[in-house]
Amino acid sequence: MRLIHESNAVVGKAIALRPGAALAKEKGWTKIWLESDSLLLIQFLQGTKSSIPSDTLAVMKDVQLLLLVFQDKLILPWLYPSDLASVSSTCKTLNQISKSITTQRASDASRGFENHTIPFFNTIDDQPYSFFIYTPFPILGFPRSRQSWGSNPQKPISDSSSTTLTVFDSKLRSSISETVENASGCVCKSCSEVGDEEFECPCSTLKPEYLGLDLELWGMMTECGIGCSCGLECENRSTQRGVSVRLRIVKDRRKGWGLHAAQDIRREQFICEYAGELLTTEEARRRQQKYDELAAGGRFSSALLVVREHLPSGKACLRLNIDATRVGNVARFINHSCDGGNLSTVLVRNSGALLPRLCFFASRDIQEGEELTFSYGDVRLRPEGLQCVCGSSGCFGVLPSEQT
Ligand SMILES: C[S@@+](CC[C@H](N)C(=O)[O-])C[C@H]1O[C@@H](n2cnc3c(N)ncnc32)[C@H](O)[C@@H]1O
Repeated sequence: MRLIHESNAVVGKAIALRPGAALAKEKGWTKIWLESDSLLLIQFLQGTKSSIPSDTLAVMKDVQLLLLVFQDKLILPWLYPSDLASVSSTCKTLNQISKSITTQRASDASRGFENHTIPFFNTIDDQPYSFFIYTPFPILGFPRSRQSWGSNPQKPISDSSSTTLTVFDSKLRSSISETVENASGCVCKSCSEVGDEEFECPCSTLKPEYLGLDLELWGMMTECGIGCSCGLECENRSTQRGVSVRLRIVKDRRKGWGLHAAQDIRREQFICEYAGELLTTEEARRRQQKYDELAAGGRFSSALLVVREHLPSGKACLRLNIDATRVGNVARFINHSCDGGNLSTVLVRNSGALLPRLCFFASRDIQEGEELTFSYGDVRLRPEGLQCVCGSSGCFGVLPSEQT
């Protein structure tokens, strides 16, 4: 049984149990069923503030809500929106706290992971934000612990998020490092000293601009990676430093949320990569089937992307299944446009990494306020599939759909 919060008038004690546990029968507890198959019981103990330390938060292990102890942090930032709504309806204080958490969530979809905040804007309905777990990198497997979001409006949540980032990052790196024994990247440690030819990173000679290629012909590019001695400041790692252009997520009546430019963006500027769970093809097929069923029921958007790389013969030689539906980054909000939109996709290979990353670059100059879009593909296997409302002059009327 642990403290969840101490504020002006109310001290809440919370205990999380599996349904049916003995305490659920005790009087004086407010029962809140959570989506996570657990029961949150809150008991309001008026006037006993002093007996409970205010810097403690812990939740019982068996529900796996969270096992972290944070100073002055609530259980609430870890809750899914529907659970937060349940909790907020229990009393005035929790209602106020929930409201501030909601405001904080709506102010930054990236949860502090990116260089700038990426806010939600919605003038269509009353959904303040879209809920998903944020990862700036592709990850293997669904993260076991929940991710805090919206804990302290005054302070960026970098403390908690950087822990998660480290976990995600190290996960990603360890999965890659198993494959890099024979990797040969650059050996320079001073690639940052650009301008001085002598110090320029030798891997830069593989950059498409260096080769004089036009963006449409890039298709793929190579960057320094864990097989190189240089660090993130290397000029040849421009897609590895997170999202650096200002973006916002805007709700459209027909397309749902979409990613928009919140500043002018110049042609060939890096926007973001497509991050999410890396899946086996079998799992991708299973999920796509489930997502299609949910989408047919309405009000569900999936973000499972299949990337295929082809040999000159046309035969597919690499397949990546990236699902950003439950865990992903801002790229999960990019909508489709039948005319190709204003973004180009490029497969970026990092030295030492087995798998390439899918990155988005501006395919033309983009003005602040424009929606960012790309083409989901050319194949439309299901003519009765989801309606496309991209608005381009050559719109096919149906979103692309392929055999997953
Ligand atoms: C990757 S998500 C994009 C973000 C999504 N709009 C959301 O609200 O989360 C893909 C989904 O967005 C919607 N969408 C994307 N482009 C669209 C378009 N041109 N017309 C209609 N719906 C679109 C479809 O529901 C599609 O399954």
